[in-house]
Amino acid sequence: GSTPVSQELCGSIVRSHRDTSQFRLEELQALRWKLFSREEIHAYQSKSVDEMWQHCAMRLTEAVQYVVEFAKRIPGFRGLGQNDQITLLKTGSMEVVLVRMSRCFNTENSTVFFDGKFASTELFKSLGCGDLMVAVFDFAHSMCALRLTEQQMALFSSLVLINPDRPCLEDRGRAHRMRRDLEVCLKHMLHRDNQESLLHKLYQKVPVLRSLCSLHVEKLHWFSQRYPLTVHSVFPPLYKELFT
Ligand SMILES: CCS(=O)(=O)c1ccc(CC(=O)Nc2nc(-c3ccccc3)c(C(=O)c3ccccc3CC(C)C)s2)cc1
Repeated sequence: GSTPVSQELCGSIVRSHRDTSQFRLEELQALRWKLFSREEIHAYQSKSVDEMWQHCAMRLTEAVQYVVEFAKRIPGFRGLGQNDQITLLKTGSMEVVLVRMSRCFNTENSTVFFDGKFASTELFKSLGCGDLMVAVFDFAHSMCALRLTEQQMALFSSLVLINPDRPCLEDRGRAHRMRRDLEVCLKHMLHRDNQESLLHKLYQKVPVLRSLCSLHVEKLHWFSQRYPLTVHSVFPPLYKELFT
């Protein structure tokens, strides 16, 4: 059996994920075949670049807010200094959103849940960042292929967030100890699920997440050069705080 620490820790991470997941899996499954009509897709594609970016930034910020809530409920996260909490969220919240997004992805028709229905990459055409869309969809496909349970996703999300290698952490040692306890939990869970091979596959996703996030920041930089006023005046403050 594992030490009581990890059983308790594992349970609280799973509960935190469930309580902060924005949409339950059952809700997303029920909506899986609710697709945008040709007219609705056309309406999105006729939006201006800055209008569509602003729309996505608001949606994404909502998703990030739930991840911030998830982080705050990870035992030990609140024990970190304010600066370290901000540092981990600044670099890790988008990564966790991307991991979570695989729950709302339908691999059969390559669509993602957006604005209440399922959309393919063509809907996002006016964003002007086709390569980011392809990369996000490819990543979602590869995550779906792992068929993670919600419990496994909860533990993986906490490991993505509590990353002691993030730059300018003040108490790196504390983050290391937290990560070690989380790894014990994940290993126990995968052993229990008889899926030890998943551990290696999950760790292989970490560099992919990092490249996806830098691509997102790169595109945001490109966008903010062209539409400085939009970013400055109408983008959500949290989005600017985390990604600019
Ligand atoms: C995440 C928790 S959940 O309960 O599963 C959930 C909860 C809520 C939703 C609804 C939702 O907000 N969907 C969004 N989809 C996309 C998207 C867009 C392009 C391709 C793929 C998904 C959003 C984005 O804005 C996004 C996301 C990742 C990278 C890049 C972007 C666009 C950039 C320009 C900001 S927001 C979906 C799922």
